[in-house]
Amino acid sequence: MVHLVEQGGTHVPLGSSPCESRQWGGPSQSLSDSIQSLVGLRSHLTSRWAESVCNLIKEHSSESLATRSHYVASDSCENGQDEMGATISKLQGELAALRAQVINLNLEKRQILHELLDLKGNIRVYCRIRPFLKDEECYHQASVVSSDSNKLQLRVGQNRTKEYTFDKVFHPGTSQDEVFEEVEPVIKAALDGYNVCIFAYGQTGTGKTFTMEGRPDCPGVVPRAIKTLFSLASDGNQKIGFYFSMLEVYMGNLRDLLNPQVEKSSNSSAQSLSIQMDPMGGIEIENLVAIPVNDFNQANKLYKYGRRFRSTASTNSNDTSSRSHCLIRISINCIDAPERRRVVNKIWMVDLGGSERLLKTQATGKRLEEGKAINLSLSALGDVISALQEKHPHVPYRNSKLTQLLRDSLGEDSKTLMLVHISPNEADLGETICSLGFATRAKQIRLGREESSGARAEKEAAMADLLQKMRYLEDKSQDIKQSIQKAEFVLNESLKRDGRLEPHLAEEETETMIEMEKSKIGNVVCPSLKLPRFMRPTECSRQKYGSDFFSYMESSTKKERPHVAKKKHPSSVKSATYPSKAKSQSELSTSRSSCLVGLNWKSSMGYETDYSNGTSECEVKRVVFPLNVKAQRNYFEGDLASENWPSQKDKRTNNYTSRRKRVLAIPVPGDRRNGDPQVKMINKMKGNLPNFHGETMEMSLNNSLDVRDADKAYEDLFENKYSEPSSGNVSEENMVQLLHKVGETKRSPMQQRTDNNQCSTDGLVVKFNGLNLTCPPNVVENLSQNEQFHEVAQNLEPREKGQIQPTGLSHKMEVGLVKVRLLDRKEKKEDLPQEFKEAENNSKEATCHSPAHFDVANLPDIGFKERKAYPGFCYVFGQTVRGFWGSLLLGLGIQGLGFGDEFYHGLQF
Ligand SMILES: Nc1ncnc2c1ncn2[C@@H]1O[C@H](COP(=O)(O)OP(=O)(O)OP(=O)(O)O)[C@@H](O)[C@H]1O
Repeated sequence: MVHLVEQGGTHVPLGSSPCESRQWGGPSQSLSDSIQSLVGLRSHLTSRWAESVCNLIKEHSSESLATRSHYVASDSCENGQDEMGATISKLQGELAALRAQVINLNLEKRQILHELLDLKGNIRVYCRIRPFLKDEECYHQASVVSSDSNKLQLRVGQNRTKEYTFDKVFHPGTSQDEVFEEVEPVIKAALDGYNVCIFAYGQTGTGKTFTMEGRPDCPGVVPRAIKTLFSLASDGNQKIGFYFSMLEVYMGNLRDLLNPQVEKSSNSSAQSLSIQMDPMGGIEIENLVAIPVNDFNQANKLYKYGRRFRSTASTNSNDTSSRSHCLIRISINCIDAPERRRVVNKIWMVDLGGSERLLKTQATGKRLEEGKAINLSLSALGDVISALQEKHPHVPYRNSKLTQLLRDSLGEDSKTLMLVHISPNEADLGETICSLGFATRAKQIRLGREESSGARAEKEAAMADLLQKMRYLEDKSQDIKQSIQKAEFVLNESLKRDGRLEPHLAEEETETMIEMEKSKIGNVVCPSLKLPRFMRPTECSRQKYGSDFFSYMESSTKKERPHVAKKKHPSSVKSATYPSKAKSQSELSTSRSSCLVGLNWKSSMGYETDYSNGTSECEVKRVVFPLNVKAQRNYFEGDLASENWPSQKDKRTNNYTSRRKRVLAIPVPGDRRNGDPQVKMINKMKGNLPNFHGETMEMSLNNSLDVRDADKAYEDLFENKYSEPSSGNVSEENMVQLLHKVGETKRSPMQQRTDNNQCSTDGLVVKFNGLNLTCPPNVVENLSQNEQFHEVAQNLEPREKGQIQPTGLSHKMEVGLVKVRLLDRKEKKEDLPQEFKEAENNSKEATCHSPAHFDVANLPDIGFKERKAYPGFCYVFGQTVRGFWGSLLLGLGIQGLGFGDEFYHGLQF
């Protein structure tokens, strides 16, 4: 019996085994042939026949289905593409609508925020009460201050209290989070283009620095504000450029904390910061370093860097009292947001110096002067705020540098927040009343009159309403953002499916876009470049002072170097090399051509080489040596004021080591002389000193350092190239301090601190051409590997004994000194005085421990004795001069007696 299955109009015989079916009817064989074969094999029908034919039919049907679908697909290809295109356009439309919604919501939020800030007032005054500190004598005493959310009672007598009202009162237990919650709205206002000023005001020791700076475990307003700025900026669609600057007003002078050595120029007018005002009333600070920052980490690192150079000292009231006003400026530049108040605006965050009653603090000398300067400028600030609030026609901005600086950020069109700090201590009652009086004056003046309780309640209700609206808008905006994310995902998938966006290309494209955006932000012209012409340096000043940051920026954008007149100061130009991480094989040169130190400064360094050679103010060169070349350069090459040190010129870097320049080369530590037993000993002392490869930095000095060394230091420091001093490695901080010191001619933060005898410094004092260089111990140890460094060692001396505290660093400092001197005298070891031998033995013992655990307390004090035994360079020079002088007199006398030159020379040599 034949079973025929009707399939596509053909009768199909069933039968045959699978292998047979494969044999007959491969994919290429037509169905009819297969059927004929099967029918022809009817006689061989087996029980498996039906199964085989079923298989064949299945195979055929799937094949035909695929073919059919292929044809169908190709037929409808065009239609499908159209459909996909329509879907994509629909998705794109939806996405655009969602984005528009977010923009609208942002505008609404902004509006509400402004209303809120208006209700709160342009000047907001908060009061923070410091808790009792554990080490305070009055720790267990009752506080004289009590508070609720915006009122504060001060116990001024047995049964007398005084009441103050502020926008907010933070009780002693308030956390940094809670404080920042109240600060946050003004940060948001800054993103909307308002100039913002946040002050921490109060008596010394009441917690201003704690509020602004905080501690690592509880960061203060500044780091939080920076973080908020970046997170808000990343939420928006605009491209915003941020520039970070930090300065202090110390005794009425401005000091750039990101470029602290500039002030030390002898020609201070050349590099000092000067306040300029444009016709629109905008304030800019000429020569102030402004570093573009792209994220929180960069800004925070800069902040940490700048903090180190603040002038602080120990006073009766505070162990780490700020002796200046510290100002952090973040300039915000947004070119594509017309709804912003300004294209360029700024936030000032100011940690004011503590007001102090000089009679009470019993400050004398420098501390007294600092206290007076702080009080004067605080009072000037108070006058300005009063005048502004009373709408006086004349506002006395010019009475202090502080108010001149903040001029454009204190007016009506800006937001000001004052955090007044007070102490709970009864002993500080007088100062507390003064501080509260200052704050209340500002606040009452703003209001014009005391608010009635009804009006206040009304205002609070309105504010609560606005806050609720704001929260609703925030939630809505979050929802829409999520929808946007989903829509973007679907759109991308559709684009990929449609072949318009390949998956891997999609990612690359996104990355490229991000890079492009970043570069756009990086290229945003610095706010300062928008200065009117009259504020920019003249050609004459450029020639006189070298290129400044404006010209640098211009030149870097135009890809050309500014013309700079070459000035020569052969007697005062000095250079230093220090190890650096970068491994470029080319000579890189930087110069004091900019005060705007870009994070991407490397890219602009290439065309500064010649200029660096020509500039006279200060030069910084980064020279890259291959290791073998560096090994030859392991020397200390210096040219003291009147003594010519043997100069080693590197042939490969001839253009860098100018003969005219005197070079202080801090040798690259490492394994170059590991074979030397002395070095082995020193290396043991040093522990795991990092081996610096790559480049060294030559720093030509003419009274000041290049701003780039701050930049370089910044880069090195923040790349965590070096470990902390406690680990015994060369710390970047120390290196920076050394560099900082090299250019120092006047006061330095370190010196300020050491003015107070309670503080000590770390490192050695190197007398160098009249400069006192503080050389960190590790650096000294590294220097001691140098063949010629032993000569310098004679000019090293510890600080007076009273100033050296028994800290690890101080100990190491002495160890370094001992080592250096021992190296110096190695050949004549047997001639060493007994205490030297003892010192060496002790030092050797010390090398067994890690540098952080040196116990060198037993080292003999070899301070000034050895200097007698091993005279210093000046002494040698003096002896030489005397010798020459004697010879000259002798020669003259001999000539007078009628002998010739030959006789004279014969006597001399
Ligand atoms: N809210 C607080 N909680 C805990 N400790 C605090 C608080 N406020 C201040 N302190 C501590 O009080 C001490 C003095 O604070 P801080 O140095 O911030 O005062 P200051 O007002 O900045 O002083 P100065 O004006 O002299 O610089 C610090 O040890 C600080 O940690």
